[in-house]
Amino acid sequence: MNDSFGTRLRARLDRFGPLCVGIDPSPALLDAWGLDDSPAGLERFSRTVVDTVSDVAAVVKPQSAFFERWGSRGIAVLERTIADLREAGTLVLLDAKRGDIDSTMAAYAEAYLDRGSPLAVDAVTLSPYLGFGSLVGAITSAVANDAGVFVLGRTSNPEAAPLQRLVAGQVFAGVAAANAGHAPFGPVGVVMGATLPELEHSLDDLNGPILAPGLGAQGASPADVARVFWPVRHAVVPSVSRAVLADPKTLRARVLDYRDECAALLAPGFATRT
Ligand SMILES: O=c1ccn([C@@H]2O[C@H](COP(=O)(O)O)[C@@H](O)[C@H]2O)c(=O)[nH]1
Repeated sequence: MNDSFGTRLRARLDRFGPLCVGIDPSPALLDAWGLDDSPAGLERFSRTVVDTVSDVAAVVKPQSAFFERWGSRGIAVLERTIADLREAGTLVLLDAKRGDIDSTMAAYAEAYLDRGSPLAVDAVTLSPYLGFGSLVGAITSAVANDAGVFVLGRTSNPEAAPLQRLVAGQVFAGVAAANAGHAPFGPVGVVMGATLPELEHSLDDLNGPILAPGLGAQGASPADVARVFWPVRHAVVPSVSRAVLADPKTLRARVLDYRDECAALLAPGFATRT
């Protein structure tokens, strides 16, 4: 029997520290790296990130949009990047933010969560905008495949607040129900921006991991993450992309700096800098 996603995530967080590193090969970053904005450029960028951070980040998060913009050739690079990450042994969280009616969600689940799919990952981000119930089939599929999902709760972008404040309570209740009885984490995480000024809901009963994007380029610091998520700090996975991806020469050092600073605040028992 395979370990559940929650068990694998806990083990990675304990061994490698709490950081998630994004693979966001935007045109601006490809240019900064001296790479062509092309599938070959995407591949070189992604492979460098995999080789540089897989042994110092708990989770690596490819942003699907930057691969999709190249159509089938970009998806082929995404497939190979996922295979490289799996081979490197890191956890792969695909940021695709999918959400649809149940029959279409079944196809998304097959694409990202079914072990046999070429795009199968450890976890995928999902949008609850069609109702938390629309995600139940994907959560069932995640459990069947020892995978996980991260549902958008309160995202890092400021314009999300007026809409998400109306429904975030429903999302957290759905996540807590789906995770009940699982240990050490259930299969359902939430996305909560590191940029949030404060927690508006108690997350004590969530029993799932919290992905916190927004470090660096969006203005949040490790200290902000510790302040906002203090009651649930053991479950927080801060995520950073542009602030570490600016230059391949400084990538590893920047990841280690973020990781060690986050670990010192969120997981003081973690032995930093290897
Ligand atoms: O609430 C959210 C959810 C996802 N994201 C994604 O994370 C990265 C952030 O990149 P940075 O360069 O670290 O700002 C990007 O892929 C977003 O699509 C998010 O920012 N906020």
